[in-house]
Order: sequence, then structure tokens, then C-alpha cells
Amino acid sequence: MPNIQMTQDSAFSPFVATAPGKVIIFGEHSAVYGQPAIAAAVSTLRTYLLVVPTKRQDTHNSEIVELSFPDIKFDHEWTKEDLQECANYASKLISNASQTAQKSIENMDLDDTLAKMIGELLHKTLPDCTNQLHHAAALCFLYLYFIICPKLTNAKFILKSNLPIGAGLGSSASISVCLSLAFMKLSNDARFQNIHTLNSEVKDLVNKFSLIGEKCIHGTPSGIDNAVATYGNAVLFQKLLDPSEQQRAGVTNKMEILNEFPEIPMILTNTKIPKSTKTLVSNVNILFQKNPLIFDPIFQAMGHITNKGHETLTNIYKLNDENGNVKKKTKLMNDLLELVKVNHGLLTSMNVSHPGLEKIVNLSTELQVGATKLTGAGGGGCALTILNDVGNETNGKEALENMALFEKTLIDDYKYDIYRTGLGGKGAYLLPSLDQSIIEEFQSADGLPSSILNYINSKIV
Ligand SMILES: Nc1ncnc2c1ncn2[C@@H]1O[C@H](COP(=O)(O)OP(=O)(O)O)[C@@H](O)[C@H]1O
Ligand SMILES: C[C@@](O)(CCOP(=O)(O)O)CC(=O)O
Ligand SMILES: [Mg+2]
Repeated sequence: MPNIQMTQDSAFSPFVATAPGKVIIFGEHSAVYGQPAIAAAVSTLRTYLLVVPTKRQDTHNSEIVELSFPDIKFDHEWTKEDLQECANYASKLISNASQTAQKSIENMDLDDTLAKMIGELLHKTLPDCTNQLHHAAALCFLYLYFIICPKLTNAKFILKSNLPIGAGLGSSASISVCLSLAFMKLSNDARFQNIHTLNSEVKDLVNKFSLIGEKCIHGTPSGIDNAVATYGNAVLFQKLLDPSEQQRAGVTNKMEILNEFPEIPMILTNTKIPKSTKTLVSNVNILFQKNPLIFDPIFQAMGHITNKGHETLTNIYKLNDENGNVKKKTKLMNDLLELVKVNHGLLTSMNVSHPGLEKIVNLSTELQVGATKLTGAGGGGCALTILNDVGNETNGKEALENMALFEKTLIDDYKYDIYRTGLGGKGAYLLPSLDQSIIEEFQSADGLPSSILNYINSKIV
């Protein structure tokens, strides 16, 4: 580790970038194969990135870039010399991109040479790094750094999240969005000058850069997670696979913000069984390559579930809005639960469930509290239980007792965590100025104390 001294004055004021996690309601995995999927932001579970100027240099008077990722116990700093070769290559890449039909770097695919050069840089500067979590996070950080502001030094990036990591709630996308926003703010590129307004143009850029970050972490993302982390709310999303269709539409995916999205009673359960999206997505691809005639129809069926689910959710919203009749609502909720069950069954058929997830599925069936599906990549992580419409005429005392028993069993017997959180809400956000006391507390506190969360969240409007 370099011996650090204090030097010149700061070049920018500390700021925070934040982005939420997400829950996929219908269509994980099939989304990667161009099928529609529905997801919603979980705006209470977010990643927060504090960026501060460092005013430090190492013993050879080299400026540095520092990263502090305490959630995964990963700290590192690179000197300007460490970063120089990749920065030179990336600067050429950025300038070449502006002369192509795509016009700018965020429209280009992941550059294999740059990714390889960063791999070598990591091998040289972190020779003992065998931790996959560290490696993926460092690759995402450095790739976005090089393609957005490769000349930046004297900055420290402190990233903390109250989202469970690797649990299917989109922590990778939320960090990609925070890093993209932060690097865009620190870049001198004229295209990012309106960044504070976070208007739709800026959000479109954040969405594109964060998709590149997701590619660094798990290879072939559909783009739904970073879209929700960027735009917030609930979205109906479809990746366009056919280049001619992309060209016709002028975009690489179709996305509709769902303004008619009802509040649905649900519980999220985190099994705490670790999983890697990269591995699960690649395992599904192996199955698909081997038997496309079997798996393509499964993906298509999941697409139909999403469309039917969209229609059902919209009808529930309309009924709620009109204070509509209970019988109709019960029927619609039953339709929704049916779709949840089929979606989970299809995910199981592509081998992305886990015995720890099946325990939740079985318990919710046994106690008749609702229907459960895995959410996110599966293989562990979280399950989403959509609950019966408690409170209607068919649900009395017994239903409430079963609900209590469901939660108690999950927590006390299975040792799982549960979240009772609403869906939707604010997407990416930038806080350009902060009280000094918050900056200090953010850096020194273990995790994210409520004083920090309350302060930052109260400013997200
Ligand atoms: N708070 C965090 N700090 C550092 N890295 C993080 C953080 N959250 C997510 N990551 C990165 O994202 C990866 C997890 O992404 P992924 O496997 O897609 O799971 P998910 O997106 O479901 O949480 C981790 O391996 C790590 O590299
Ligand atoms: C499996 C997938 O559909 C969702 C992955 O979500 P997560 O990383 O498990 O939160 C992949 C994707 O859509 O990019
Ligand atoms: Mg992820």
C-alpha cells in the first residue's frame, strides 16, 4: 500500500448518488431472451455512493483514485500510473466511438480489449484477489471510470447499501447506476452538464452506462434491473434482440412505465443462500443451447405470463381506484396468484430454484396465504409471496392466524429475513451538497445508520 501524504486542494464538493433495488414480478431469465418482463423499484432498499475529493498522493507524488466498498469488505486505491495504460486506451475508444454510426461510447458494446486490460490491471494491482464479489465490483467500477472520466484522480468512492447483496433484488444494477451517475457528474463532457436536473435525457444516458456496468458484473443482462434502478416506479420491459427491430425502434429495448400499478399485498423473503446471477444466467444458456426447442417455448410462455400479469395488475388497479366490488377483486387476485405459481414452475424447469426457495413455496401453499415465486436470478436469494386478499369476506380469523404462522416459521424456524415493503417509488437521484457532519458520519459509521438514511432520503424528491 502506498504511503499517503496530504497535498493540493479539493476540486469538487462531496456528493451522493443513490439508486434503488428492484423486484421482478414476472419474467426473470426469459427477459434475457427478449421476452417481456415486469419489475418494480423497491425504493426503501437502496445503494448510496458518497464521493469525496481526497487531496492525497502516494510517496512517488502520484495522484490516486480510491474505492471503499465496506459491504463486501473491499478497499483499494490505484495510482495515476497504475491506471494510465487503460486510461490512454479508453480515451482513444471514446474518441473513436464518436466517429462511428453509434456516435458515442454508451451506445457501444463492452470492449473486449478494455475488459481484458482491466483484468490484467486487477491481476497486477490485486494479485491475491480471488474473491468473485470483489473482482466483479472492481471490474464494474474501473470499466465505468475509464469510459466516462478516465482522467479523474484525487477522488474517493464510498459505497454502502441497505440492499442484500447477491439476493435477487438488483444490488448489481443499483451500484452500476450510482457509479454511472457519479462518473458522469465528475466528467468534463459537455453532454453531462445538465446532470443535476436528472431529466429524461440524462436518465437515458445513466440507463445506458449502467447497462454496461451490469455487463461487467453478469455478462448478458436483459437491462430490466438497471432500467428500474434508473427510472424507478414499475416497468414493463422488453429487450429487442433483432438488430433491424432495434434500428426501426431507434432503441435497444422497449420500456413502459406502469402508471396503473396497484398496491399488492406481498412479502419478500431472503433465504440468505448466496448465489451469483452470472452463473445462473450462464447455466440457463447452457440448457437453452442444448435444447432450444424445449426452452424457447418456456421463455415464450413466460412472456405470455407477463402480458397476462400486466393486464391483471391493471384491472386490479382500476378496481381499487373505483372502490370496485370485492368479488371481482378476489377473482383478479386469484388470477394473479395463478400466474405467480406457473411462473415459478417454469423457472424451476430451468433449474434456477433451490430447496431453500421451495420451502417458502410449499409453506405458502400449505398455509394458503398466497402464491410464491423466486425473484431475480434464483439459485438462492429472495422469493416473492403475493398474499391472498386478506380482509375480503372469505378471509377471516383463520387466514390472519395462518399469515402470522407463515411469517413466524420463515423467521424463527428457517432463519430467513423478511421485508414487508411497498413497490415503486423514486429511481436514481443525485444530492449535490451535503452537511459536513453527514459526510463524516457516512464515512465513519458501520453500515448506514438511520440518521444518514433519514437525512438523505428526506432530500430525495
Ligand atoms: N454494496 C455493494 N458493494 C460492493 N459491491 C456490490 C454491492 N452490491 C452489489 N455489488 C456487486 O454486485 C454483485 C452482485 O450482483 P448479482 O450477482 O447480480 O446479485 P444481485 O444483483 O441480485 O444482488 C456482487 O458480487 C458485487 O460485485
Ligand atoms: C436473471 C435476470 O433476469 C435477473 C437477475 O436479477 P438479479 O441480479 O438476481 O437481481 C437477469 C437479467 O434480466 O438481466
Ligand atoms: Mg444483479
